[in-house]
Formats: sequence, structure tokens, C-alpha cells
Amino acid sequence: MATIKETEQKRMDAVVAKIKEAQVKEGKTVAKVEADSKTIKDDFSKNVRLKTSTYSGMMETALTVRQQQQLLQERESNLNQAKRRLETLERLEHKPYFARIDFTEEGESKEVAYIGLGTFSDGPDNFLVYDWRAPISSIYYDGQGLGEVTYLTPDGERKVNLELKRQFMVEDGQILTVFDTDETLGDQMLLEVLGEDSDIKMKSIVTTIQREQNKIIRDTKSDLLFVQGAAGSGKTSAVLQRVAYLLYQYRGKLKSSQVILFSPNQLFNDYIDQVLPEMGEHNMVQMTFYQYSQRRVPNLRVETLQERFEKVEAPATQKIQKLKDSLEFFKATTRYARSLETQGLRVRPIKLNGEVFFSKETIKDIYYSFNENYHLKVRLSATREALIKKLNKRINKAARSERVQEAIQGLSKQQLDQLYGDHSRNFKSGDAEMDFLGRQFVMREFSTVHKKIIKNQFLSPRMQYLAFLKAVPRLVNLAKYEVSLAEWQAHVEAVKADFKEKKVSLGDVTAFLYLFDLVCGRRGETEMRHVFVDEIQDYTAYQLAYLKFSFPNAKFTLLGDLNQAIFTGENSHSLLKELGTMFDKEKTSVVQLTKSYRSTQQITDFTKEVLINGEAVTAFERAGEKPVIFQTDSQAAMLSKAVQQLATNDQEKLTTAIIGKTLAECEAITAELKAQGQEVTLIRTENQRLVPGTLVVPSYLAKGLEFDAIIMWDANAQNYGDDSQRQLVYTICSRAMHRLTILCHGQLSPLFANVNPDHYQLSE
Ligand SMILES: Nc1ncnc2c1ncn2[C@@H]1O[C@H](COP(=O)(O)OP(=O)(O)OP(=O)(O)O)[C@@H](O)[C@H]1O
Repeated sequence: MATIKETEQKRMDAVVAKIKEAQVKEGKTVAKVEADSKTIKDDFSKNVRLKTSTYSGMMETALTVRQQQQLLQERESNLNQAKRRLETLERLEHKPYFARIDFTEEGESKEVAYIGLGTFSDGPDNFLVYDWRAPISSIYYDGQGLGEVTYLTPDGERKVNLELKRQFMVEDGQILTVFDTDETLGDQMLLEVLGEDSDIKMKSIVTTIQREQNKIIRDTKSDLLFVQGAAGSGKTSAVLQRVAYLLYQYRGKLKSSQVILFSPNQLFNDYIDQVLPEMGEHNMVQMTFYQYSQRRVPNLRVETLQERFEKVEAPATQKIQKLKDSLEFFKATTRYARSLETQGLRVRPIKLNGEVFFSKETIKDIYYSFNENYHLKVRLSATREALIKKLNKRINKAARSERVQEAIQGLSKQQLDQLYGDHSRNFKSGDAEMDFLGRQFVMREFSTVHKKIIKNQFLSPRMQYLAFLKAVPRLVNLAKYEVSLAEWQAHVEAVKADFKEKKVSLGDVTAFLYLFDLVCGRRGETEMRHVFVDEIQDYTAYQLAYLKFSFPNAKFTLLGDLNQAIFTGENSHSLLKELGTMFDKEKTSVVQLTKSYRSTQQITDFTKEVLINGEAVTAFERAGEKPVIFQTDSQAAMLSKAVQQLATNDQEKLTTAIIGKTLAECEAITAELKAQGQEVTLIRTENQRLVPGTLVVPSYLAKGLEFDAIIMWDANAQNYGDDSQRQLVYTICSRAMHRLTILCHGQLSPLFANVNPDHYQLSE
């Protein structure tokens, strides 16, 4: 009798054969549509004669052009669809599906469904493969074991009895392994997948999505979906699957350009950029908050991640920062902006060739000449209009002046031709012609004034921001933040000094942008439908409120691990509270992911004990070796241990990242290792590419990344001395998938004191 594997292979062979047939057919369609389009284009250029001498001739030509365009557009869209189908088939040919479910719905006979990366049918309603995002596929992901499973369809909830859940490991159309899930066995396939070595690119988790992750992926109701997840619990993975899911679910309505992901650093973007293409989808827009803000202030240099991380802040600055990061400060900015409707707008004169053209007073008088119904946006556009009117008057006056008339007389033919432009040369009178030329002449002279008006360049964003900061003691109760007036004033001076050097801190840039958006009446990016923010714990409430303002029509998915707040520290817990006030409670969902899939049980057990009162973390049962701590009094011994460990890791084909605290430390490690003949790559900035081989990474850039093996460099009490470093240590250690080695020169960091000695090994 044939084994299960043989029977399944037979079916798979049959499906692959059909897929190949479909490929040939689809290939022909693509070729035909391409040929059609070419014919249309050729015909068009041959047959269309431009009739532009009469009005009806012009209309006729325009209509023909329009018809041809429509025809071409239709072909173009058919072509894109056919190409997409062909791409899906190409993907399915090698791995048609990865799962099978057998289930019965009450009163119906048993159904069998195979699940893969795309849909494939050989006739209407005869689905040989279901897309993993189809409603029915949810049964596969949602059932904990076998038995009753509820899943959501477009017509509401349905209940089925799941009788078989079978998983296949497939390579090039060949089934390598078959796993039948039942309660006792657990997720064998997941164990298998997680045991694999890491890659420099993240992979899709579509074959092994877990139940809780599935909830995140398929949520379409929430305006705010907040995911608190332990390190390695699959937040990032789930979010990428979610993007693919949404693009499928709203195909035709949602484009990948309407989805934006804010990620912790550029390296991370590089790390994840294959996941969606692997699933046949385009990547969404990816950006770091730094890039987002820097793009908007090209004349200022925004503080980088490194500067932010390595900055040592005085206690007063920390308190001020707390105030500036708060929602209260955001509200104060809003109130202040509104107050500008009655007074306080900062403007600069509009100058032409160094001379004042419109003075500050003129501009301000206009701005405040409108009644109170003129809110910021309208007030500003009314001001622009009035300035343009004034400009026109000055143009008319100057056009008739002797100076201009004389200048025109002296122009060459070519210069005159330029002034006439497309304008007909039939004028009612000589005066009218001179008027026209005079106006053209002066308009050119005054063009920079025109540009400055249109671009709101009479506003002064930096002065306005400083004026706002100066007004803060009237708007916010400084005492609540334990900030004295003198401290605040000194801070305003510091920001002013930064501006002089064309610098702005990450803490200020958001408020700066927000204030300016309000003054200009910008409504944000209304096209964006979904905003994802990863590593939310490193954002401030102010930044989140600003993102919400900037994407007014978007749903938000916020992912974070409060245990890994390496930039905002303790503030991250209050962030959660503030978030609650920003979104409608009814439309907010919170999901907690506690199981960590990245690391072995031994590594997770170790790392979670670094935390005190941390968010819950449980290990996925994948066995490995205990983390190793090597402590020595000599720097040389630490180095030779590192070299030795790298050799072992290399031998076992484990990719290693050595994580040092600061960039300076990482530079030193790299130099020392290179001197020992080691091949290592130092990741210096977040804009660098990830490359194969051993990497040396500064701690603040390790966010979101993972490696087979981690060597934590010099975990001594000096580097990681107090509680403020706890979350950083946790983040570093939790990057390891299979092996964690901690090296320490001098006294070991007290942050490991709580770890149960059974959970690690001391190395000689
Ligand atoms: N359901 C799953 N099936 C297979 N692998 C998974 C699954 N969930 C998570 N993983 C794997 O676990 C690792 C960690 O996942 P991911 O990076 O998404 O976690 P994270 O919560 O974003 O972590 P961190 O906050 O530490 O950056 C990845 O290698 C991912 O592929």
C-alpha cells in the first residue's frame, strides 16, 4: 500500500503538471497582449494625422487620441494581470502548497483544501490550491489542535470540525517530509523551521504562522492594533504577513504605496526587504522616523541615532525631554498655533536683490486684517492672495515706468521674442502692446518675489518655533515636570544655538514640524491607509500623536516590546497610557505575544531573567546549549576567547555578530580582530548594507536583527552598570538564535545578578 507521502506526492505531481500547463497558456496570453499593444501603438503613429487647422479637426484628433489611449490602458491592465498570474504560477511550480486541511461543516460532506502561496484552480470553483490569505485558510492557522474551529468569512463566522491538519516540507516539487499535527505532537514543522540557520535576509513565516500571530495578520476592524510582544515573538514577521494579507484582501483598492512601515533603522529595512516579494507582493514604503523628519527639513541636520544614543544628558535636560515628549506638549503646540490666529506670527520681509520688497509689517498687517473666522490655513492663503494682488499692482505700475519702457526699447529681437512668448502679436494699440511687454519684463524681474509668496517663504519656522518655546511656561505647568523657569530658558537658548549651527535634535524636530504644519494648514498624507510602527517603545507620545496627525485616514498597527526601550527607558510604560487617550477605545485591540520563537529555550530562559518586572516572556521548546559567560582580568584573554569562539562558530556554520556598546568600542574591537587576521565587517551607520560573514554591530543598531550566534562584547560593570542599561542588555542578548557568548573584562555587570546560575555556563 502506498504511504501517505507517496499518495501526497502523486497528487502534488498532478497539480504541478497542471500548473505547468497553465503557465504555457498564460505565457501565450502575455505574448499576445504584448503583440496587440505593439500593433495599436504602431497603427497609431501611422494612421493618426494631426488635424489642427480647424476646431472640429482638433476635436476629432483629440477623440482619436483618447480612444487609442483607453485601448492601450486596457491592454496594459490585462498585461499586468496576466504577468501577475504567471508570476504566481512560477512560484507555485516549485512549491505548490505547504499544508492540507480536512474538515466538515455541519450537515455537509468532508472537504479537503490545500494551502499555498497563491490560488490555483483548473476550472471555475475547482480550487487545487487556496491562497494562504483566503478565508478558508484561516482554519489551518486558527485551530490549536484538531476539533472545532471558528473562522471568519465575508458572510460572517463559520464553524467547522477540523479533522486533519497536514504540513509538507517541499523543495522543487518534491515532498521532503509530511507532518500530521495532533495535540501531542505540537508544531513539528515550526521546530524544524526554527532550527535552520539564519540568513542575511528575513524569511516569510507563512507556513507556520501561529494562532496569536494570525489574529494580528487578519485584523481588519481595529483603527489601532497594538501588539506587545516579547523579543523574538514574531512581531515583525507578523506585521509583514499582515501587509501581504491586507494587499490581498483589498486588492484593487489598496496599493502598497498606501502602506508605510516605520522601522527602527535602515539596516532593518535591508534585512526585511525580501519578505513581501517572496510572497508575490510589492514592498510597502519603509522609512525610519529620522528619515521621515530629515526629508522635511532639508536645511537642518537632524540628530542621528548614534548621537542620540551616545548623548549624556544632564538630569535637567532629561526632565525637559520628558515634558517635550509628552502628549501635553503636543496639545500645547496645538493651542499655541491656534493663538497665532490673533497674534504672534513671526514673519520675515520679502526681499528682492537685497532690498525689502514687502516689509514684515505689511505682511503681518495683511495676515491680521482678516476676521476671526479665518483659521490658520485660510488666513495664510488669503495672505498669499493679498500679497499677489499687491505684487500685481506694483508690476502694473512699474511696467509703465520710464525705466522699463526704455529698457524694452533696448532689447534685442531674441529678448523681445522671449517676452512675447506664445502670446499673439495682434494688439489693439501700440500702447496695449507696450503695456504687455512692460508687464512681462517686470514679471521676470519680480519672479523671485512671486516664488517667495507662493512658497510661504515670508514665514519663519525657526523663529516661530523659538517663540513657541518661549511661550511654553505660559502654556504648560513646568513645575509638574520639576523644571524651573531658569532651566527652561537656558534650554530655549540651547535650541537657538543648535538652530544657528543648522542642527535640530530628534526631540525638537517633531514639534517643529507639527507647528509648521499647523501654521501652513497641511492636512498630512491623506492617501496613506495603513501605518505600521515597529519598536514603538522607542517613540515618544509626541511623535505618535504627530504620526496620527500626519496620516489622518490611516489605520495604525503599533508593535513593540516595552522590555526593549533602549532610547526612551522607563517612559515606555507611560506611553501605553497616553496611547489609550489618542485612539477610540472601541476600535482599539491589544494583542500580547509572549512566546519567543527566535532563540533556543536556553537562551530565552537566560535573557528573560535579565529583566525585572518585565513583560511576560515564555520560551518555545527548542533545545540548545546554555549561554556561556567568560570573565577575565585581561583584555588580551577576552580577545583570544573571541577569536576562539568565532572559529568554533564558523566551523559549525553559525553566523556571528559581535555586539559592542558604542561605535567607538566597536571600532576598537574591529581593529583588534583584524590585527589577529579575522575577517569582520564593522557596521558603522544604519545606512550600511548587511553582508554575509561576521559583523561587529554597535548595540543601538542591533534592534530588530537576529543572528545565529551573538558575542556580547565586554559586559562589564563599567559598560552596563545600572538599571538604565537593563533593557539594552536584554535587547543585545535576545538577538541570538542558537548561541550566546558573553565576554567580560573586569567585574561582570550587576544586571546579570538575577539570572539563575543554572541557566548559564561559566567558561574558563
Ligand atoms: N510563526 C513563526 N514561524 C516561524 N518562524 C517564526 C514564527 N514567528 C516568529 N518566527 C521567527 O522568530 C524570529 C523572530 O521573529 P521577529 O523578528 O518577527 O520577532 P520580533 O518580535 O519582531 O522580535 P524583536 O522585537 O526582538 O525584534 C524570526 O526568525 C522569525 O522568522
